[in-house]
Amino acid sequence: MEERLPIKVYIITGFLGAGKTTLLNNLLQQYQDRRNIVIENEFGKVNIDASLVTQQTDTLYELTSGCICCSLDNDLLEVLGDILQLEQRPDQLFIETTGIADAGNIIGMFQMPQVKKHYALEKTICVADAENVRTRLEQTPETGRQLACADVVVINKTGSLTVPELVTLYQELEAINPLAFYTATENGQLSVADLHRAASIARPAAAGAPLTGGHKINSVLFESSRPFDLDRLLYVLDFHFNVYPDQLYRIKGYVALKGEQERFLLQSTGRYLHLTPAGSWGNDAPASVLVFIGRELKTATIERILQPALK
Ligand SMILES: Nc1nc2c(ncn2[C@@H]2O[C@H](COP(=O)(O)OP(=O)(O)OP(=O)(O)O)[C@@H](O)[C@H]2O)c(=O)[nH]1
Repeated sequence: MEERLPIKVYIITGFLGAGKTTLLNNLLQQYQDRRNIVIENEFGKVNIDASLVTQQTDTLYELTSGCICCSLDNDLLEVLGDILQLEQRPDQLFIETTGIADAGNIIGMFQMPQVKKHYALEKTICVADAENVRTRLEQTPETGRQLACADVVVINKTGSLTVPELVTLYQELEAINPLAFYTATENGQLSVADLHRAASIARPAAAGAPLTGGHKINSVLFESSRPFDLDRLLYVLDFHFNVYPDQLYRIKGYVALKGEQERFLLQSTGRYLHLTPAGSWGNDAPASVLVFIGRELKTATIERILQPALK
């Protein structure tokens, strides 16, 4: 009888907007010779990330009903069971957590005997945004937990850092997790060779007590069929990111712009706002869908901020 090897699991964590999906796409690109499955866990009702996984995967599961670190034995366990029923067993499973997930809880799940029988946790990768990881460490307990649980810490968005700045940041992060393998990247370009240079040391117990009481972060979904005026949209988003840097962490989604036939992908991680063409609307009527993630965000406030930018 054919021996069934456990499915190799890679958990990708890191705070909101650090570059997890970008890194995932790079890894999938390098693993084209394997059968890969992806689980995308998005914070908020709409899974924008699933549409951003541009590389080939055999199956992509979207979990949008909550953060899987908080609802462990529900959604994730169910999907892990479903994967085992697939006709073709995958070689590898990549789990991209939400930006606020407590990685320790998810790692713990792969230590359960019934899960371990079929799945082998290979590596937990934490993507740290070089530009704002210090601020996030001060603002949120989740960031520290994610770093502490990682086998591999990828310091991403290093393009604007000088070498001494990078070395200082590396030393600060190493103090949080001295056992991880560290590498610096731009655009999440982690090589598979580097990934496997790291020893698997993920031990949630070593990372302190799990987070309890849920996350203090929430998401607000904004939808409108009225197109945005581009200049006004950029102005209001830029203005509010500068006014509320401690409250607003991440914006992403697709927007309809006045005078434009195609849809645009809007992404912001605090300091930069990117707007990139994202193809035609196909059969869908143009409509903007934006997810805002931050601390104690209110739907009414987001609507008030965006209304002046709608045409
Ligand atoms: N300047 C710069 N931008 C980057 C880099 N890596 C990723 N980005 C951009 O940062 C934004 C967020 O990247 P994602 O890969 O979606 O980040 P994420 O961690 O998956 O985001 P969430 O799923 O929302 O938590 C996108 O606009 C990326 O194009 C980098 O190294 N440098």
